[in-house]
Amino acid sequence: MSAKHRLLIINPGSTSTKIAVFYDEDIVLEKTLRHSVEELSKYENITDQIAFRKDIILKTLEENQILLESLSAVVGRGGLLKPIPGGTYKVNEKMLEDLRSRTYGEHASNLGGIIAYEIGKMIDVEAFIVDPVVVDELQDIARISGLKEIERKSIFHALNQKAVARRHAKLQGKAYEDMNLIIAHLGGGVSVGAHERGRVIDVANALDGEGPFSPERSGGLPVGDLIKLCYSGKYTYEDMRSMIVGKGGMVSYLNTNNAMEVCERIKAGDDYAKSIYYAMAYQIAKEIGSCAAVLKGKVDGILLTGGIAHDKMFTGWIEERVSFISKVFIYPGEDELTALAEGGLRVLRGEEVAKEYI
Ligand SMILES: Nc1ncnc2c1ncn2[C@@H]1O[C@H](COP(=O)(O)OP(=O)(O)O)[C@@H](O)[C@H]1O
Ligand SMILES: CCCC(=O)OP(=O)(O)O
Repeated sequence: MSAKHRLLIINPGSTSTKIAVFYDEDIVLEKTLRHSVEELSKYENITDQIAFRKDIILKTLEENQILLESLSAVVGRGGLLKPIPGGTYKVNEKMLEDLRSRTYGEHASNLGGIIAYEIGKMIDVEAFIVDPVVVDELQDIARISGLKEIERKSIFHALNQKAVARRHAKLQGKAYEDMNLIIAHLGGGVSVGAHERGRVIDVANALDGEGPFSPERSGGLPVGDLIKLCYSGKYTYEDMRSMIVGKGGMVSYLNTNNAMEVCERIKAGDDYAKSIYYAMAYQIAKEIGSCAAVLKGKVDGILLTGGIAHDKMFTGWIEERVSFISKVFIYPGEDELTALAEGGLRVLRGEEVAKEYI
């Protein structure tokens, strides 16, 4: 196939590594490589997973007869950096330093920039990230936490929420910038964003103990009890962090981050699994309600997306609690691979200048 630009796209999530190869706009390879809790628990830090995830990407390309040398650029999902505006960024030394040193925290998406850079370097092509998880469009009032020492931060599935919002707006024959939407991304992490005319003016930090619990995160917890656990002498700082992200949520109650497995257990009559899974839907619905208040009730649609949005029982549980606010639309899975490819193509075609991370 003749194509002007050939892109390798890398999207590391908390429970999977998704990759794709695009020849211009056409996707010629798409794979979701899932990682179990046991597989990932071997690694103390997320950056320790670089070689493991890079090797399976290279092996997958080889198995599918994609020659590395044929690629024009590598695009990775952007991770925890300083708060920045959306867009496509070149992976530079400063970005690599912040990702590798975990200055702004740890999340699987940090690996996107690092692995894209390392593979790009093997064949001497550029690496980019697009709309990282730290895209910050919060309105000022949303930054106030309730304690002077702590400021709320915008950390969420920015790439997919924005991509799904644009797709939905187009289907409705409107511009994203003319709509108010509530978008819940239901993945390994869960984020619920209040989108006001193209800006995410409030969102529960999906990575730091805010909002609903998720397959592998605790979400917001009763802080008094949390402080007691911290000072109980039983846990290290790292233990406590991993209870919030990695070993919280479904993993804590059911020892799995896999919602499909939970569905199987429920079908087999496991009522305890059902009560936890139902509680997750309940908390997500509650968060959607709070976003409706942020938008003063002017909501043009509630969009459910991410892996768990494939599960009709789960989305039905949410819908029965929030449909009084606005119509619910389901976009199962995510558009992140396409959104990353589009961000890379805009730069390669000279339609946009890659931003420099400083
Ligand atoms: N058909 C499905 N039914 C229920 N859950 C699903 C389905 N497909 C994926 N999931 C669940 O979605 C979650 C992962 O979502 P995904 O958006 O791929 O997350 P991430 O990128 O955070 O790893 C996992 O718990 C997975 O089991
Ligand atoms: C850091 C917010 C994005 C996020 O939680 O992604 P995953 O669900 O892929 O872990």
